[in-house]
Amino acid sequence: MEKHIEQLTKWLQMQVKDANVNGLLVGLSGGIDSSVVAHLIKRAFPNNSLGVIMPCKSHGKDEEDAQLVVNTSEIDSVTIDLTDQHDLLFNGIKQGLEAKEDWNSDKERLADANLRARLRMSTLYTIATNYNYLVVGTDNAAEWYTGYFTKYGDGGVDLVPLLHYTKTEVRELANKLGVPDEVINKAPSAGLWEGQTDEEEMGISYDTIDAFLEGEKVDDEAEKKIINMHERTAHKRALPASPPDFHHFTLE
Ligand SMILES: Nc1ncnc2c1ncn2[C@@H]1O[C@H](COP(=O)(O)OP(=O)(O)OC[C@H]2O[C@@H]([n+]3cccc(C(=O)O)c3)[C@H](O)[C@@H]2O)[C@@H](O)[C@H]1O
Ligand SMILES: Nc1ncnc2c1ncn2[C@@H]1O[C@H](COP(=O)(O)OP(=O)(O)OP(=O)(O)O)[C@@H](O)[C@H]1O
Ligand SMILES: [Mg+2]
Repeated sequence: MEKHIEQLTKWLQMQVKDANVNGLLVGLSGGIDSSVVAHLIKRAFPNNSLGVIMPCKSHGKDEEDAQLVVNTSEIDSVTIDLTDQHDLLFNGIKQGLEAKEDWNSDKERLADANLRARLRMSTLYTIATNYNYLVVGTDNAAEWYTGYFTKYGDGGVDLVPLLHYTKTEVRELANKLGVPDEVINKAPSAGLWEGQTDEEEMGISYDTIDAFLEGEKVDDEAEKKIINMHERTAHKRALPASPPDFHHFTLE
């Protein structure tokens, strides 16, 4: 993993040089993926990297863990609480749709959660503009393959350094980089609602997804589920669909 850390650091430096920007920033949640990214970008840019902690009705423990990672990585950081902004925007949207009797309360929790991820994305890009930095994403191979992220939310980023690393490998990277054990060992969570854990929501474990991605045999039901998640979320990994040029093409 030492070699991978070296290569990833070099790759991050190349991206910044090619984009002609000054450095990198990441949203710091107190989870393992963003902790690994924070350690990596700090290595790549000791004086031009930033961790952004964005509580949004979050558990206090997450912010504590994020702060712990600021200490271990020694990355520069800023905290921006998005709770009030989320309340205002979400309730405004809800009231607007309730007024035309179109509010779908079955979708309320998901809509609320995805808005949190997209407010974080908007915040990161506003800060990126300020410093002339790129926004670094934290998706690992399992999340990317299954599409377990919010489109244009935590999926709305400039670079995805962990794309080829399974969750198991992310843990190995975390160990080598000096991410605190407490962060490495806690249950992965999107933190989008009280008590949410990735594995419970997906109904499948990261170990199983990792095994599938490594080409190992997993049980038929798990395999079907993973392939189904992958296919249903293809649109998240692609550019927006556009029509053929109707100056030259006709649909039959
Ligand atoms: N076929 C298609 N072609 C083009 N676009 C399509 C589409 N189907 C849906 N869409 C669009 O995509 C939207 C649905 O996608 P999206 O908005 O992402 O929403 P969705 O996939 O329903 O929800 C996001 C999931 O990611 C999880 N998540 C989010 C954030 C962080 C983490 C984490 O691990 O930390 C996990 C979250 O818990 C939830 O399960 C639809 O509203 C529609 O606009
Ligand atoms: N409270 C938060 N403050 C800042 N960024 C956040 C916050 N919550 C989520 N994010 C961003 O959204 C990303 C996606 O969350 P995700 O849960 O997949 O990663 P993680 O929390 O780093 O690791 P884990 O999957 O183990 O929980 C985070 O890595 C982080 O960049
Ligand atoms: Mg998390």
